[in-house]
Amino acid sequence: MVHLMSPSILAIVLVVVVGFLWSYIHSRLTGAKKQPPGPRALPVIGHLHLLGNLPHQTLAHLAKKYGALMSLKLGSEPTIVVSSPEAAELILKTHDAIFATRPKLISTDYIYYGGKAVSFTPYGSYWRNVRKLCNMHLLGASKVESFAPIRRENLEMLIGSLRKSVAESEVVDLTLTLSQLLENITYKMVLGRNKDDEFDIMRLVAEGSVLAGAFNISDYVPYLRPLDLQGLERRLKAFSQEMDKLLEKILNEHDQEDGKAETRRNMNFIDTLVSLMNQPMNPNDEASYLVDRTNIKGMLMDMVLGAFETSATSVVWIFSELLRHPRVMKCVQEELESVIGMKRMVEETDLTKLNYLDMVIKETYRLHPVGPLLLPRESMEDIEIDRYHISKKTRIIVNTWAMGRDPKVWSSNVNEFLPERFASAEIDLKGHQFQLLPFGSGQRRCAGMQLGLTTVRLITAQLVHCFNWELPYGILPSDLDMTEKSGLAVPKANHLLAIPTSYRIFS
Ligand code: HEM
Repeated sequence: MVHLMSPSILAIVLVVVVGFLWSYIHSRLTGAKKQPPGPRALPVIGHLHLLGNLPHQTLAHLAKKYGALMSLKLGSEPTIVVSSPEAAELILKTHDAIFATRPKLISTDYIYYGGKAVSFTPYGSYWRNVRKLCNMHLLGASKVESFAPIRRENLEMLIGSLRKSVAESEVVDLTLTLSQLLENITYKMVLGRNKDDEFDIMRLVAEGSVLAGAFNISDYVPYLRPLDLQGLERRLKAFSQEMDKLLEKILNEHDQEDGKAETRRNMNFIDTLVSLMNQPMNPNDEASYLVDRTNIKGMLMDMVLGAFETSATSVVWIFSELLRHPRVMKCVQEELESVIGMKRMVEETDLTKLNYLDMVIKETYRLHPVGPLLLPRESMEDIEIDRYHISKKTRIIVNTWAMGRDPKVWSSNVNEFLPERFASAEIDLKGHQFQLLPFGSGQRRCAGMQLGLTTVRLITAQLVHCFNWELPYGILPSDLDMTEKSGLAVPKANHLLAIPTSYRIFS
């Protein structure tokens, strides 16, 4: 037979046979290194076409078939999706040190000054220093407390305007109202300004949120980057130039204030960071970095984008569930009546006593985590997890949305909104129990949890304490639309409308 073949055909046959044998022997030799199961990938795009508009939902659906550790290829990026508390514990706790970095994304260069902030900065000594600086100077308990007057003042204004709505039987767009409230609080706290000052911060931050949350195909199929098919890089460039100009202007004003900021009683984030300029981020670390203008700007971006949308989205989901469940709304009001009474407003020092409200917030985060896939991580070494091999530089997506809706974790009433399920369970929000991870877990857990939770608890408590609420236009609680929309945080798709029917405090 062989002598009948031409040399070129013989060469092709040899290549095919050797290739086949090589892949057979390789797969036998690496049999112990099997990958987690996953669907068959398409050339070039891998599984990108499967993700859809709400990837957390699609991935939860796929995990039912392929399991709690599922392999995907997103473009050219090998990815593992984690969908059970047990698997999440292995990644975020047992092997946290291996999975503590973030993948490099194009938006990081433009929004976070090339990884000079915290959230998308690769793991390493710079990240440890900058995170420590945030914990010590910006997001620690005493700093959170120092912003209480800003929260109080803005909430008082909102309550005043809602009392007018009661008098006029007006329908309130709660999504818009809460987002404006959180904008005002965030700008004052981070930048020390009101949003109606000379700068158009609101529009810029809204664009930054969209761009930070956008899914950029060039991150997954890098050779498409020069084409910029979605026009995102063009928008990122324009955003970063405009934002930088604005931050420079604010920083220059601080330079001209000549130390006055340091004497202010409640220094906002920009005052605090400028007062640390040229000092070591962490004096106790040998590899300490000096605070400079670029990392100040990066951190300010992290604080603005981290604080505003997450908190506003959280309160909208909590309120939506309360309006859908009048029984639960009544229980929260009864708790407020018994702990605080009806002669004064809720204060921040009351918040730790509101156990039922805490259960309502946990139950809302179980069903509506605002970061359903946390922020992506990446493996820094090859590792075996649960008999599967995960190679270095694999992306890790933790699907907390899937875990929150898994009947194996929460029993058959998983789809019911039932805050009482937390009455006997020792589950906190700090990422110690892996079935509930709204703020993530491990070293990359949310840096602003205390600030975020204080704000979310206070706003919810005050609005429920001060007013009775109803849905407008005869909408039945069970008919309230709860569709999600994608974004940096995952908000409710349609604005939440409600009527404050009466003011409840008698002063
Ligand atoms: C209630 C509101 C909030 C929620 C639900 C939330 C949620 C999250 C989540 C899920 C992560 C990813 C954690 C992980 O990958 O394991 C995260 C990270 C982060 N959050 Fe928050 N967040 C909130 C408020 C805030 C606030 C108020 C700030 C700051 C002002 C903030 C700053 C950050 C930062 C800097 C990171 C990155 C941490 C790192 O990579 O080291 N967050 N947040």
